[in-house]
Amino acid sequence: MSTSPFIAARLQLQRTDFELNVDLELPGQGVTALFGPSGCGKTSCLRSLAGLERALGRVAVNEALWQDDASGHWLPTYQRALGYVFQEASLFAHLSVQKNIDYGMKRTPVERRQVSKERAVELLGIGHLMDRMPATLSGGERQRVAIARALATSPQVLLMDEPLAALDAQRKAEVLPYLEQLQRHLQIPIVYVSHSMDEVARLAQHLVLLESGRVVAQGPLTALLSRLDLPLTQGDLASSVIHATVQTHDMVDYLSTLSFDGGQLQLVMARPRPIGSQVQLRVQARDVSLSLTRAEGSSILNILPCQVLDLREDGPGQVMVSLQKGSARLLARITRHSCKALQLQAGKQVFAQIKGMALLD
Ligand SMILES: Nc1ncnc2c1ncn2[C@@H]1O[C@H](COP(=O)(O)OP(=O)(O)OP(=O)(O)O)[C@@H](O)[C@H]1O
Repeated sequence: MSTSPFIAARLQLQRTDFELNVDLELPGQGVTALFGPSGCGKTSCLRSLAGLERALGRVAVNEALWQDDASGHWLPTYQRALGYVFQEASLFAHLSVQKNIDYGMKRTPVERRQVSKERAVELLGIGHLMDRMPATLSGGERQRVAIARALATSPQVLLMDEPLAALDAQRKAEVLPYLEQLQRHLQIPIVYVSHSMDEVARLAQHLVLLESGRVVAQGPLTALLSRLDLPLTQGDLASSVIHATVQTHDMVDYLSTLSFDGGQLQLVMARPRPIGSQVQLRVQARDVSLSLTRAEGSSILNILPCQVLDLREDGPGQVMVSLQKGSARLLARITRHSCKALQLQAGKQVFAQIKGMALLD
């Protein structure tokens, strides 16, 4: 990382059948996702950062040293300026929403308060719930209150452990826009545990990929999604993510034009988004085919001139190709036969034909 990391953590945690051994360098803005298969150590890592788990090592956040075992320094969780959101909202059942949030605020000395209660309530859209008791809230509402309570402590960093995991699809869809709001409007970095790539693609800009308690790779999400040496970019489900802005709508054909750093895309949107809104598009590698000349008279809406960055065998008879278009990255999974016929190699100019893409929402 070129600038010094906002969070620098070396953590080692030994359990009978599992060892966490990670070296993390996380940025001071946006959402960093801790991602990997079940049991790889995401929660252990987050809990260790928070001091909820007694890992050995060093944790520095911004100017503050939270832990340094070499010099015998250890701050308990309540002295670390963090907000923690668990899978299941852990609200005080005997206190109203208002009092739950006040409790969060009171933990923070006045001179350290940066997020007002009003701001936390507004960002999570819970103004109308303030007098309600937790037992009367839906799962999604409870989780929004838990996030507001964590925010109201004015943390240096917000740690979230699969905050949507306990919610059904409808509740997830209800809470996700609030998480996006936080990401857009808050200066506070968020470390977010998830094993859902759709969630990660929608929310995160930075990714830490974990496997068996180790960091396999960490860096900007788009860059990692095009690295063909990582498990993320292998197999039938590999996909890339493009961040785009809605430019225009054609209300006759429901066709929206989206711009991204590298060009424009067209997408049929049954429910058009406001002009100027930011969207994330997921493009599956198997939905991208390649040609050396631009196909004429094709039914495919999106054909982008791209440069081949890298290619790698991906299962019997298949090749994964990573492509660059501006700062965006695309993956194409094609047959080895086609790869040879097109004489693909790094640096070659090709046309990527995108047969389908999904709006992440
Ligand atoms: N309190 C504990 N005591 C002993 N072993 C534990 C404890 N908590 C977790 N483990 C083990 O440590 C390993 C890492 O668990 P962890 O919960 O950090 O993984 P994870 O990536 O968050 O998994 P998931 O996605 O399933 O939540 C697993 O092998 C798990 O069984």
